[in-house]
Amino acid sequence: MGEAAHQIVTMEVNAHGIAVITFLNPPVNALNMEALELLKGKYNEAMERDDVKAIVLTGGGGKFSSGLDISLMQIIQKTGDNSFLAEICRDLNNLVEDGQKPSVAAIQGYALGGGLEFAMGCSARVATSGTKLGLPELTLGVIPGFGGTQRLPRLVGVSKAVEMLMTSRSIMSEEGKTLGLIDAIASPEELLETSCNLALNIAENRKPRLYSLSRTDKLDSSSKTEEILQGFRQQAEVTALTMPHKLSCLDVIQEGLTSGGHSGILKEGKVFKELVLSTAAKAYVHVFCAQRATSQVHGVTDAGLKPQAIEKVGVIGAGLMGSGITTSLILSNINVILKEVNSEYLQKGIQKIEANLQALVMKGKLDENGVKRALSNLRGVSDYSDFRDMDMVIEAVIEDLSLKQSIFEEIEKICPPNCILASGTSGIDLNEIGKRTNAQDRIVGAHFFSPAHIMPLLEIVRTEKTCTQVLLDVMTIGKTIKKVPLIVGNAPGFAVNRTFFPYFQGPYLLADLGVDIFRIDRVICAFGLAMGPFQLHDVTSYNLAITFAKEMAEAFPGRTFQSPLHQLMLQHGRQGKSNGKGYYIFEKGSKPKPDYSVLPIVEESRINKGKPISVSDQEIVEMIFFPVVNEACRVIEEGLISQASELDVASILGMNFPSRLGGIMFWADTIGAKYIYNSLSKWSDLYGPFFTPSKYLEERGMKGIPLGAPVEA
Ligand SMILES: C[C@H](O)CC(=O)SCCNC(=O)CCNC(=O)[C@H](O)C(C)(C)COP(=O)(O)OP(=O)(O)OC[C@H]1O[C@@H](n2cnc3c(N)ncnc32)[C@H](O)[C@@H]1OP(=O)(O)O
Repeated sequence: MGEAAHQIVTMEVNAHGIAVITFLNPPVNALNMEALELLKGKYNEAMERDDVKAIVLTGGGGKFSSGLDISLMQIIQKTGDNSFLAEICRDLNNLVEDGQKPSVAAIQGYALGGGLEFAMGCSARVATSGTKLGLPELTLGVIPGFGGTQRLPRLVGVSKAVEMLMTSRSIMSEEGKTLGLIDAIASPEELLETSCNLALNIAENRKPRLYSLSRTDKLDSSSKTEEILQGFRQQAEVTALTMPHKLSCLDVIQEGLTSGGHSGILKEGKVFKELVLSTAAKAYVHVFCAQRATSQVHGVTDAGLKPQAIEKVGVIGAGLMGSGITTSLILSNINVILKEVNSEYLQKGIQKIEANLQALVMKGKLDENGVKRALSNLRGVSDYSDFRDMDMVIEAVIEDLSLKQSIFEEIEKICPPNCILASGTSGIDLNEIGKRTNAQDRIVGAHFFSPAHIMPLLEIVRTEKTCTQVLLDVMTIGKTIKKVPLIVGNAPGFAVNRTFFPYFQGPYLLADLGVDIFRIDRVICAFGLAMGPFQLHDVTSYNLAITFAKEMAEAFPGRTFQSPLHQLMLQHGRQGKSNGKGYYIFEKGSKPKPDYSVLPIVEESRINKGKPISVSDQEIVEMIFFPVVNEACRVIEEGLISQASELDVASILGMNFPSRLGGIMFWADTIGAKYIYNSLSKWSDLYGPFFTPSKYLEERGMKGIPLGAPVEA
């Protein structure tokens, strides 16, 4: 063991014989193999030492633990071997719960997943107020694997435990105290002292030593338990197709409740082992790791630069995007000067921001104090005089090149010479936007997805001239406002809209071939997207869709499909949700319903007047998403992103592609490049160049190289 390894877990024995074992693995005290081995080593030492009566287990750096290091799960998935993990976890749990000396967990910040599971193995738990406690394993496609399915029901009762497990929602320590998960709340200063006193009282029999796995005081009668589990089972069956592991989790809980905790632990281990190797878990873990990887950008985060403080941001334009971007910024305590052309537009923008904040209050994500705090960071203006000391400006006006050019020309003169000049454009060439300035090195794209205060993706667009410091600073502010920043190249549609433009055309091509539009939407929803493409266009804007289709057709003339349908809809007085008339009927208080009176317009729009083609639901999915995979291949080949997994993250966060499928490229690799290539070739012959496979896809398909493998391969 190296020197650094020793620093992860430390042990200090106090004058009363309490060994405080502190575990430190920044940033979140995740449990990797080394940490688990070291914990086991310290525990064994504490058990053997005569001067130790009891143990207090705690985390360093103000937090307990975020649970198992998720990258360890990826290693297990690659090797297929999880025996080493099962072994160490069994040994540690035995030491913590059944060792000859009692343990108390001293919890601060959060105890999640495996972290909470070890805490639950202790005889008692002390936490600081506001500490987060939860078992979020189901979001990773697995169930808890360190005894959580067995101990949580015994500590908080079956109903609450199953609710926490099924929803993956955490609770705060205050609620944990009421439920019995936490024995005492202490201030951060007194956490260790309170925990040590409790441990001593248990060791000296002034308090009973409790063994979580054998406790029954919180359990209901077997008939009541059965009733509770049955209720959750019915709910889980509804999502069984996408979340089958919910049912597995209920089986494991039931095993422990009917045959005893130890039997439940054995079943938990077996099911965890199977699930961790499932395609869904591989997908979820891939997404987690891919998202983590976006924070390391070669040439930017490793360039030896330090992020500069961005405290004041000017936002130009208070429309839908500008107000959403401003909402995100002020919620993260960044001062914003919001500029509009006149006070009427400005007031409208501020009202939108207030409405955005109130919507968060309605959802329970913000309180009125939070609203006040956020609004205190905002000031509206109708000229640039207050832009003289901005750290960053984000232009968010309509997609009009000459307007943007004149704005950049003007702000270059007013803002300080190191101010970042960002455009929120969703596709206009940034070199053109900055053409009339001498500040090309400070010009960058900050493409937010609508609604900007909710969608977590931020596409940061670099030109050949954008300097590294600017990229690092925009990445940093992106993280501050809780976005996942992705650095991409400056090309039509950038990386995300470019990859997904076929998604906005394929469904229309299918409609043109006679496939029912409502069936297409139903199939896409069943595949896992929140809404189908036609409903999506109802709630966004036909005009935006028409402009975007035109831009893509100009940039990639050989492979786009431009449907006249949106234009026809507008001609028939249908503008989608905005005027209540689209493909769907929008009525307050009820779900949108298909408006079958639109079908003659769809028929009128068909260029191909032939007999409707016959396709299966699977073919609909493939004919819509394979062209997206195809375009993604071109984006990778052209170097607009640095690795395929970035498009997985982008597809999930920017386009709502189902995360259980791991993102667009991960999903494609589960199908196989060769199959996708062959299908596209066939459709290209039948239905035209929209489907023509790219060279990159062909090559990978023929050579059997996964689409997600690095380009060098
Ligand atoms: C066998 C067991 O039952 C199985 C398990 O325990 S599975 C693990 C279950 N635990 C989880 O799912 C926890 C996931 N993490 C979180 O919810 C949040 O990260 C947190 C609440 C712990 C901290 O949030 P916050 O302070 O905002 O920090 P956040 O930015 O999210 O995380 C910091 C870094 O730690 C990483 N991280 C967080 N949890 C991690 C984990 N369990 N393993 C590995 N890395 C983790 C994040 O990806 C991020 O990486 P980056 O800096 O490279 O982008």
